[in-house]
Amino acid sequence: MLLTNTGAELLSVLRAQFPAQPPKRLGIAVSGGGDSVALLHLARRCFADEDVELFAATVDHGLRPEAADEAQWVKRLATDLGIVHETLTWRGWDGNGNLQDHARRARYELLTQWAQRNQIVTLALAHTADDQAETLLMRLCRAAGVSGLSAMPSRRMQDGVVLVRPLLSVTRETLRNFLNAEKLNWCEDPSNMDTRYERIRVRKVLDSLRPLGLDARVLTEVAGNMARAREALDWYTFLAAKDLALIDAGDVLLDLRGFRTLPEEIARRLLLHVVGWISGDRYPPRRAAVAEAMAAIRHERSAQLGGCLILNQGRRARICREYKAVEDLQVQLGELWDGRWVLSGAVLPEAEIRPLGPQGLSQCPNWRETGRPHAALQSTPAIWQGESLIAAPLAGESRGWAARLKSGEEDFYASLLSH
Ligand SMILES: Nc1ncnc2c1ncn2[C@@H]1O[C@H](COP(=O)(O)OP(=O)(O)OP(=O)(O)O)[C@@H](O)[C@H]1O
Repeated sequence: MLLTNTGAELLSVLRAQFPAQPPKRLGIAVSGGGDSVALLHLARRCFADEDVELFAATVDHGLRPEAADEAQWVKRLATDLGIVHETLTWRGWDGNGNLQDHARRARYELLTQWAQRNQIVTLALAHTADDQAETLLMRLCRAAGVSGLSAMPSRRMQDGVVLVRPLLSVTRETLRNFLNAEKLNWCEDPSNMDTRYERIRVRKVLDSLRPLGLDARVLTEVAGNMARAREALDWYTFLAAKDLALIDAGDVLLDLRGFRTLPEEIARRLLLHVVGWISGDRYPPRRAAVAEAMAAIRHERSAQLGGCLILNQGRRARICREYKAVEDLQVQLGELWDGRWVLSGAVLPEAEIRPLGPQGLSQCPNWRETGRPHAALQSTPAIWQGESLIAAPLAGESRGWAARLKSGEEDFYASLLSH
């Protein structure tokens, strides 16, 4: 339901997004723009009579000359409202890659670290129905599938902090009406007019689509429908995983006959999950690469995908880490290797964890007894002292050492349902 106006209605929408027992310490991410300034005022009124302490933070990315003044402005506003405020500065741009993407990631990192430092378990962001609609249109431009077109969640965890978006059903216009009616100020970000940004161009297109009836409300509903469809697909992918996948020393074994009878979309999702679980990569491989790997599996060929190898083993495919992807990975004893392996054994001076590789494997005479192929064993963790191999616990040379997965095997299945 979208609201047309009035602070009272907005307050009840906001309150409904929190449990009867709201968090005792609630963080609010305030950029200084209309949406998050409205959230700050609304949150203060909403929890005025409850045992909730509010905190606010602004990230100054140092990318616009006005940014520092805006952060100062938010600090004054928060202080006037009796809310503790902190400005978090980011100066990490090295000129490489996509600036917007880097800035966004840095912002989330700074905000969650700030929350953790202040024992804030819940952090509110002021995304609106318009953000939802714009995101959906931008994803359409990239030919996204069901997951890409799904609504952004109203809550999710990041680094131990619950991020909530309590205004996702409210339009930007409603929030502006509220601010104007209450004579409340905010900072107008000049980049909101800059058509070099895709989001701003999409915003303009949305204005011209409105006469067709395609507005933020309708697009938010579509995004909600997609989120429900994604949930159903995740569930059937989970069932397929339970049925067809086994974990073997960190590799995944897929029953190929069953895999080939799966609907294409479920099979694709299962494969992406396997690869993501092994590689730890949050971003899926390119669509074309996935299609190639799917075709290889169908035609009983081996393939490579997203830092993993897909080895055809007759009735089964074994999916394991690709040696090339971990070749240069070295960590100290006691540290996590490849984001997933914990090795335990004797304390040794100047020893480190590196992949076993072809040289190490040639020093493991019993490797065949593991039942695992040469290519899979090369990418397993081993203990090295300089060029001397001390132990290779997954290749039949444990020598007092053990290797286990940080999250355990059950995580492979459980994480399919944890969107
Ligand atoms: N500089 C900032 N400082 C503090 N909070 C911010 C800042 N920029 C954005 N936010 C918070 O994030 C919300 C969404 O803003 P915006 O859409 O620009 O962020 P985003 O991170 O790009 O969103 P998404 O998660 O959809 O990519 C804002 O309403 C505000 O709560």
